[in-house]
Amino acid sequence: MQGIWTTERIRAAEDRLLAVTPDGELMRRAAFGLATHTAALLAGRTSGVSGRRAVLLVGSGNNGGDALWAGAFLRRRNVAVTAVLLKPERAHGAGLAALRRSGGRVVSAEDGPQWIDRADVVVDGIVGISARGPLRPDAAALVERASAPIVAVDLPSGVDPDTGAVDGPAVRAALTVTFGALKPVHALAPDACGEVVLVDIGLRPELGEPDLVRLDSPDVAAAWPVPGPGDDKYSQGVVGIAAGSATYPGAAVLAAGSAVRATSGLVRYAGHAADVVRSRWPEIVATGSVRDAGRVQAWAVGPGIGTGQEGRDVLRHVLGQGVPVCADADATTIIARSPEVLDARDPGTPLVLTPHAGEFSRLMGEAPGADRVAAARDAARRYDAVVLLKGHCTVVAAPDGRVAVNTPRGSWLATAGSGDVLTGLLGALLAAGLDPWLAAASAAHVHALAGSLAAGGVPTSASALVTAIPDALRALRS
Ligand SMILES: NC(=O)C1=CN([C@@H]2O[C@H](COP(=O)(O)OP(=O)(O)OC[C@H]3O[C@@H](n4cnc5c(N)ncnc54)[C@H](O)[C@@H]3O)[C@@H](O)[C@H]2O)[C@@H](O)CC1
Ligand SMILES: Nc1ncnc2c1ncn2[C@@H]1O[C@H](COP(=O)(O)OP(=O)(O)O)[C@@H](O)[C@H]1O
Ligand SMILES: [K+]
Repeated sequence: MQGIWTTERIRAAEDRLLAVTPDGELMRRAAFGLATHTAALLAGRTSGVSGRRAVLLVGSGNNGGDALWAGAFLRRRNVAVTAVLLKPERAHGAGLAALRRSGGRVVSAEDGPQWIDRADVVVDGIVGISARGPLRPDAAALVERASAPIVAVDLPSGVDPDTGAVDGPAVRAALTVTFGALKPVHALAPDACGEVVLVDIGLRPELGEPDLVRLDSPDVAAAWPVPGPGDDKYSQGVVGIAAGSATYPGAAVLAAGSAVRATSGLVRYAGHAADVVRSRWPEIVATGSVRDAGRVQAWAVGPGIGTGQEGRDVLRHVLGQGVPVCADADATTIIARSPEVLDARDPGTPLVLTPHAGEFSRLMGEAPGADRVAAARDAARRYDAVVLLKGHCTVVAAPDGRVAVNTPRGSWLATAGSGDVLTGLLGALLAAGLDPWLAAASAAHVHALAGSLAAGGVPTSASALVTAIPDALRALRS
């Protein structure tokens, strides 16, 4: 599990570490790592380091200091280094002196473009964790000019460090070299960060518990249910799928099929698409109504059930069964419009809500906004439920404050029916008895992995996603 810390926590930890570390030592550790990874990028992209040209975009804070020190280290490998100072009077003094001693060139922002045009790599030391707002126009113009790959120092400038939000011009890096710990931007703005590498500067002992986490494949593999010798189809957890309709059977077929592929427990289906579901998935026990579905250990409810009286009755019924419920799609809309359906929920039974941005707006009366982590946390508290907020990055918040972020592998999951597949995965994990927050984060992880395997670089479909679930689980377990 990877920990992620907000900039407030990072700053506090850095202050504690700085107090017991010789002056300038942390910055030199950071800069040495930055130089090493920048050289590796140069070697990879230009098949060499010596004689290559690096341009440093240097802002007024310590982020610029890191860039200047890294420039001095790159000079040792005979890289031609030019620092473009955005605020010459406020550039980091020791870093500037080190670069000058090493034989680096220092130019003003006005002279920057001619050097940027000939660069093999551009290092973005404009702003780091103290950034506020988008890039200012002078910095934006220089960044815009760069056609060489950009290495972001700590984080891509112009992107909000704590939310990953971009509200104007920002750096789009090929590589981000960060120091001490991952910050939210690294999980929430993958397209702006490019590849992310973490340089150890000795901060970990000062950090404490992370604010957010990101599950690694081994975490998800460890959580995913595996039947033991004593298991049978019931003991692994039976999931009930209440989805689809006679007119729209697709959601039912996708959610139920996804549950079949997720675990080896029994899957029940209840709804108007029973015939279609049975013919597509003969292993499913399908009935017409949730009332005669039989016992389950969790319900996944919502996709395609409609938002009228019948949908409300289905939702109220499953919420009253005393088992965990994953409420998706139409079920989230019903809850938003008729919150009294939640009165049917037995106190203490886990509920997972899986809204996309539009459904979230209905549930909360406002859009998630720039701070999607805070938004998901608020919703989790308000509904006393795990909230999985869909989007390019998926945020999973528990009422107790835990938050997991799933960073996507491309955007191929943005396809019709993809959410129904996620619902099936989540329902199966809830039935198997996983903690609901872990179930939601694990389902999102496997969903994204299946999406990238199904797509393989070209458009895919929700059906292909269901087919790819075993490949994703195999990849996890290998
Ligand atoms: N504190 C430490 O011990 C360490 C800090 N490190 C580096 O220090 C950075 C943080 O340094 P600072 O706190 O000095 O601050 P930053 O370098 O992040 O930036 C602060 C400066 O940028 C300006 N600024 C803010 N928003 C801007 C915007 N949108 N456009 C242009 N300029 C903007 C501010 O006026 C301020 O002068 C980290 O990101 C990391 O790169 C590393 O050297 C590791 C050690
Ligand atoms: N741009 C994107 N990049 C990555 N994943 C995305 C993107 N857009 C949507 N997704 C994911 O695809 C799924 C879409 O679900 P949903 O909105 O419920 O669609 P549907 O109702 O068609 O099934 C969610 O898991 C969401 O996180
Ligand atoms: K930066």
